[in-house]
Amino acid sequence: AVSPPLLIPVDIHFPLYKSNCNFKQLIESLKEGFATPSIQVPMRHHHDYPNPPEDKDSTLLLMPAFNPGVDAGVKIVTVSPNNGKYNLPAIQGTYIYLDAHKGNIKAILDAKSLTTKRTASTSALASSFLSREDSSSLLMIGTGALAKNLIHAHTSIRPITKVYVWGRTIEKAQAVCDSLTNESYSCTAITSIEDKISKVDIISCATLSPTPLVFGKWLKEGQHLDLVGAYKKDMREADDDAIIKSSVFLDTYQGGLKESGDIVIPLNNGTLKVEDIKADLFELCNGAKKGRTSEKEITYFKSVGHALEDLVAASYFYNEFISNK
Ligand SMILES: NC(=O)C1=CN([C@@H]2O[C@H](COP(=O)(O)OP(=O)(O)OC[C@H]3O[C@@H](n4cnc5c(N)ncnc54)[C@H](O)[C@@H]3O)[C@@H](O)[C@H]2O)C=CC1
Ligand SMILES: O=C(O)C1=NCCCC1
Repeated sequence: AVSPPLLIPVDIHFPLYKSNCNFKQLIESLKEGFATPSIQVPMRHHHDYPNPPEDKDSTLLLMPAFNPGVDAGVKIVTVSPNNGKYNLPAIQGTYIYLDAHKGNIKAILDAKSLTTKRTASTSALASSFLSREDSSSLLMIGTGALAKNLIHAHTSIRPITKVYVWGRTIEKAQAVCDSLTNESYSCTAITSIEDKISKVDIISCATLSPTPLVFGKWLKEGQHLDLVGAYKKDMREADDDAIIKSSVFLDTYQGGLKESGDIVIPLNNGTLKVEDIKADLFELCNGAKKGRTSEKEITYFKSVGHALEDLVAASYFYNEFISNK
């Protein structure tokens, strides 16, 4: 009898992500993933639940995806919005990466790192269709786990020479800048969003703010707005005026139309109609729809996250790990 191979799942944790992430390659893999019709993604479970020791609900997300005959996976993540006070990122969780043929577990991945890398790369993928090609400045709003990754991802696809970082404390904004050494751009911590926002080409916002930090009255022709936070219907990072002035794009219609106040609130109050939304990443990546169509257009991209991104990124990091072993 032939004994079955010993299948020991690989454990992919933080240091492996750090040394193995080439954002340009991951962005390209995501682009191919969004244009691969065989990948199937059921609607994710999004459960808000009380967190009695805190004054805010937490959220549990269960996110499966499968590419028949190839691979499959499921992410289990929680969002605990008060984690900042314990010096922890809001997002915690794990990813189980599977062989779709025999069903064995190929890897267990730390989902905090997986999520930051794939979310930042997804924003940059969107920016590759939506920001002006000559974009040379970026304002990063937020100083959490995503901030540094978003800066790396955005600067990998546009000729950015100036980065500005805003956080609720200047110390945290400065800490993000201090962690970016030997880069081809300057990084400056700032104390006022209003003072800088009208002067940059790309604005990326990744916070837990329940109310807008970006106001349409500040936006200027040609800018690209990347909204990453606001993962619940009662949260938003930009106001109605931002929607009115912009061409609106989503990561996916599946989650984007349902989960975030940045889209749900303007849909409910009549500021936005579903038919006004220009495209999602499936349509941009398979060429069915166009991204930016003029130098003057303001583009508004809202992501809530999608399990296809996790599956593609898990495959990317698994292959990096195996080939560098
Ligand atoms: N669209 C997507 O695919 C994903 C979205 N997210 C969301 O992105 C956001 C940022 O994620 P991480 O950086 O991982 O979180 P984190 O917990 O590491 O950092 C949160 C950041 O938000 C700031 N913040 C909290 N309350 C704020 C307020 N009222 N006003 C301004 N800033 C505030 C904190 O100071 C910190 O800079 C979260 O809302 C998270 O749920 C996270 C992963 C994927
Ligand atoms: O992993 C994702 O996708 C998430 N989306 C929204 C909030 C936290 C994680």
